[in-house]
Amino acid sequence: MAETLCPIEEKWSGAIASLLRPPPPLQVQEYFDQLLFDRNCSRIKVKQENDFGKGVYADGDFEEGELILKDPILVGMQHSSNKFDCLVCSFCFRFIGSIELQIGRKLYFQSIGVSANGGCDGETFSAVSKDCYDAGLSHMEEDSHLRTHENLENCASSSSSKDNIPVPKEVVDSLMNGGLVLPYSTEFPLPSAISCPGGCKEAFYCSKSCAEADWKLSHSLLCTGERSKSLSREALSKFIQHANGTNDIFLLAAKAICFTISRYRKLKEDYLKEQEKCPSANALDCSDLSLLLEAWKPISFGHKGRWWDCIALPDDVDPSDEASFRMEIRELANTSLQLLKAAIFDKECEPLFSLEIYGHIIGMFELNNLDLVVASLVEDYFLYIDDLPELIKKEAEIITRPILDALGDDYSVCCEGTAFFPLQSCMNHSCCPNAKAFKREKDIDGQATIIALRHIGKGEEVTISYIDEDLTYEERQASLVDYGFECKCSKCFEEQP
Ligand SMILES: C[S@@+](CC[C@H](N)C(=O)[O-])C[C@H]1O[C@@H](n2cnc3c(N)ncnc32)[C@H](O)[C@@H]1O
Repeated sequence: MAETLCPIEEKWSGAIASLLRPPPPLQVQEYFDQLLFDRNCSRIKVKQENDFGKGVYADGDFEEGELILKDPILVGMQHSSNKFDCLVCSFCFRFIGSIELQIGRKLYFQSIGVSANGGCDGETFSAVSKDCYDAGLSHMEEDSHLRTHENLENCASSSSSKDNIPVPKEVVDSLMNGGLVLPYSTEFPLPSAISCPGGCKEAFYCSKSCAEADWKLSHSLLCTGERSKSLSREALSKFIQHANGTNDIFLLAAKAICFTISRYRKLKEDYLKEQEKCPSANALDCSDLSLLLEAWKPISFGHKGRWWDCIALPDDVDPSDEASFRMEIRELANTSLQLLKAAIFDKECEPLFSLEIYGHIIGMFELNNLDLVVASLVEDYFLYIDDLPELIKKEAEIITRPILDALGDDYSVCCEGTAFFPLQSCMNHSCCPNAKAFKREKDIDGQATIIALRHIGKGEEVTISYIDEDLTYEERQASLVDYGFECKCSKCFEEQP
């Protein structure tokens, strides 16, 4: 595909090539050995043993059902449309607030025509009045009660979803402001929602430590609140609006860039402090580029490709239009990048603002395609009520049944998003996998959890299936186009025509 170079690409071609060069095998080994050590994963190894790059291998035996690894997120986000369904910590993605608040927000958004998985009846999250969104959370602020009520007056008058039986506005109001406590909801205690330290009303946390970690890692640059460290909050809002209106994967790419900038600034600060303490010591190579490469390291290990080259052609695009489709995708990424640049540009990290790097970051998410899922506590709550002994259940259902009817089929929507998990992203695919990503009841945050599907012996590669492995050979290969490869697992080898 013919591509014109942007000025940053011309100026920084060497630095960009260094950032995108696959790290040397020894560095890969050292990084993953350290990561596994930090995560207490003594029975697995990351090795580069077969034709398709890195893979995860058992370094001990695992039995069926045993936990193989838990993998915290490197960068992750809840889908914008899912924010209407679940209130979760913006850093670890566990449910926060209370069962009543979770349900109240959902009913409230339903009442203004915003529903699960569908955004706001054709509009996007950002298009919904900010005041309306605040209404779901503002009861947590000291002076909020009145505002909540006013917002509801203003916003909760639209019609509810067709099939659901709405509850009165006062019920929604009291669920959100703590006035109504549902039976047995104390069996499902949730951490209180902590506001963003930057003052935006979009990020909430389960703890101060999550708020601080997110702030340090990326949110300080992506916060739209008054203490934001972005260059322009207005430009940032435009970037976010564009991402919500087109593809929210741009928000994740922005997180990856901010994560790298924040790490770069910290490394530089430490380096300058060291220099001040000991000016005569001849430091190692600490040019801006070497610091940038170090800051980028955790992202450098991810399997990558340019987004517009690796994205599968959608079914509704005619193959003869492929070139113009890919050009359009590239243009879309460029528009997003220019908006992001206006909001958070950092001269010392300029190569990160090239389209080449932006395209590879988005491509990394596309090729690894790792879902972030946290099971719904609201679903657990209603299942608990359903399992109560008959008499007690009847009594509880006097209150819970109308609420369940109002929620309708959407009552059990999980927290859904996209994330990059450093270890899970090293796991290769097999159509007869020996492990799967599976959340147990106790796995209540966004970490990836990998469980053995059968006995796995020491030395065996641990594989998961990226697709439904029960499909036919042809269907499986077609599904794997989305991941950019033709499967060479033993099952495909046997079944290929
Ligand atoms: C999520 S990554 C897995 C880790 C990867 N091997 C690495 O080096 O980072 C997915 C990529 O690994 C390769 N891969 C994984 N499973 C494969 C398989 N069964 N057959 C062929 N290639 C596979 C493909 O290149 C795919 O795009």
